[in-house]
Amino acid sequence: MADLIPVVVPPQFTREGNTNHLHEHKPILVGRPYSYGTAGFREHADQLPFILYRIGYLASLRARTTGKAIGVMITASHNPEQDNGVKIIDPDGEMLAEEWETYATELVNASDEEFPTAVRALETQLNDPPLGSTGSIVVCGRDTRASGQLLTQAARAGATLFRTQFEDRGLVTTPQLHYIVYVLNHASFGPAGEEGYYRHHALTFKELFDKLSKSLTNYTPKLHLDCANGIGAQKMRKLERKLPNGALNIHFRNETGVLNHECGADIVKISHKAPAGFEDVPVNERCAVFDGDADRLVYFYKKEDGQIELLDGDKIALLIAKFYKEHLSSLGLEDECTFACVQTAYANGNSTRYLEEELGITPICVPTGVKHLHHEAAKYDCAIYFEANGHGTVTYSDRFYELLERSDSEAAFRLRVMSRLINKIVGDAMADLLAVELILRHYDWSVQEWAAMYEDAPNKQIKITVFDRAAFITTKDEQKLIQPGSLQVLIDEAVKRRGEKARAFVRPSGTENIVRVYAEAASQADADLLAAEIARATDDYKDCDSDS
Ligand SMILES: CC(=O)N[C@H]1[C@@H](OP(=O)(O)O)O[C@H](CO)[C@@H](O)[C@@H]1O
Ligand SMILES: [Mg+2]
Repeated sequence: MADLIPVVVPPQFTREGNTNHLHEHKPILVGRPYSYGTAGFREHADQLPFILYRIGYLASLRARTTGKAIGVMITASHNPEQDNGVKIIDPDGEMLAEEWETYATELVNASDEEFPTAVRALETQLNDPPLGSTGSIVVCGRDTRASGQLLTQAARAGATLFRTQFEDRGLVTTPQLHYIVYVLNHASFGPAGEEGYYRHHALTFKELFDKLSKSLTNYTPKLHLDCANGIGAQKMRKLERKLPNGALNIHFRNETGVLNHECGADIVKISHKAPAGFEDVPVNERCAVFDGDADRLVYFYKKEDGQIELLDGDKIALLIAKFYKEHLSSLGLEDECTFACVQTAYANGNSTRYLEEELGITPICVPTGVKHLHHEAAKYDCAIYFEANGHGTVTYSDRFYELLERSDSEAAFRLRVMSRLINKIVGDAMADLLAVELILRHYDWSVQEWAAMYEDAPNKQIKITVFDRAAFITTKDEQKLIQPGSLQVLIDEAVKRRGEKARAFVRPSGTENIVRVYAEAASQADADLLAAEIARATDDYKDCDSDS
């Protein structure tokens, strides 16, 4: 049927006529390759209108082939305001299936002339999926970037090319759109829509909150929250209004300024500095930080010496892991229930050691990027996965839930409610924050007591812009370069010179044309020096290209 409808692209969404949200004409030449990376397409917003049209179409094709709701999220997360991006969310709320990433890359790289033929070829390859089945719908959401509205129009135009239903959900956090897509496809899971999201999280929070002791000595409900001047500000305020009185006392900061400017989880994690706007926050008070689309969360507090103590994704993972592990042990489910903690190469060495030595959990290391973590986690009855940068969650199987339902103990109740509270579909800063706060309350811990679980190995990260990141190839665990081999030799030598506690690696980013240098050592000064030394060596390779 689709072949009866001509593929006519509105001129402003072609490469030739590509026009940005300020009505400026920004033609896009053929030749520069685009690729669907770990976070979809991420570019300067000027380049995205033609991409959004094509991705809108691809999402509609995915909706037609699955007969389900598919999400299109328009965001560039922690990147600057002038950037934007798009990723497709699959029916289970997960990242797009891998073969579809290839279709996305091919469609976007086609010239204007090739595009209609590419569309026809894809339709044929996928056996001409029916038009207009009831379940197939594209739902679109966006963060607060100024370019988001025009990009939504482009996605709508593409999605409705063959008359697939399209729904604009407006401003949402990335995890909220994942939740909305999941619930549309799994009606029994919980209440639908954004309001449903708040209801589900607030009610679940209250269930556990009501059972926890209110006579606390160390935990305090006061919390300063850096919203990265992003979508998390308005959404967390809405959620907070629905929480029980006195449960949390959030002091909102960085709500309406320039998105991600000198604030947000990425900057705090990489720079180890408090965000702008926190100058008047007293030392030792608990502070939490979202990123621009509220799918990452880290904590910190200011110390007397002017530094901050950072509690990153690893510390959040270990707090949650401790809670789960202790509950599973007390229920005698340790053998029956498979349980894991999944990390990446960026996990702090001391967090990995603590997992193994103190909690008795064997850590699993997978390549960077949520889809790798999520896929690994899904192999267990229950798994906690977190990237050091603060993106993560807990996944669990139906069997896990059934095992817990067999017991009417308090411990089983707590684990069941905690598991429903955390967004099992994707890392979610708002849901993770609620989970962390309840666990701290459960242990009656101050942020200092949480930080004291283990001391981070001093570490340093540096980004280096390169000509072609594909020239850098690593082993599967991403901790060694296979290519350029001579650079790996230099890294090995540098690490050896810094002593036993040193660890370092260079890895190409999957989202930007950069490589990242990561180093750990016995002292901060050593970690800084090691990273700088490796960065200098890497710099000599920055013009390499993947064909040479
Ligand atoms: C070291 C680091 O933080 N890498 C981030 C970053 O990936 P890169 O492939 O390193 O650019 O963006 C990804 C998507 O947001 C995120 O999943 C990942 O953890
Ligand atoms: Mg993000």
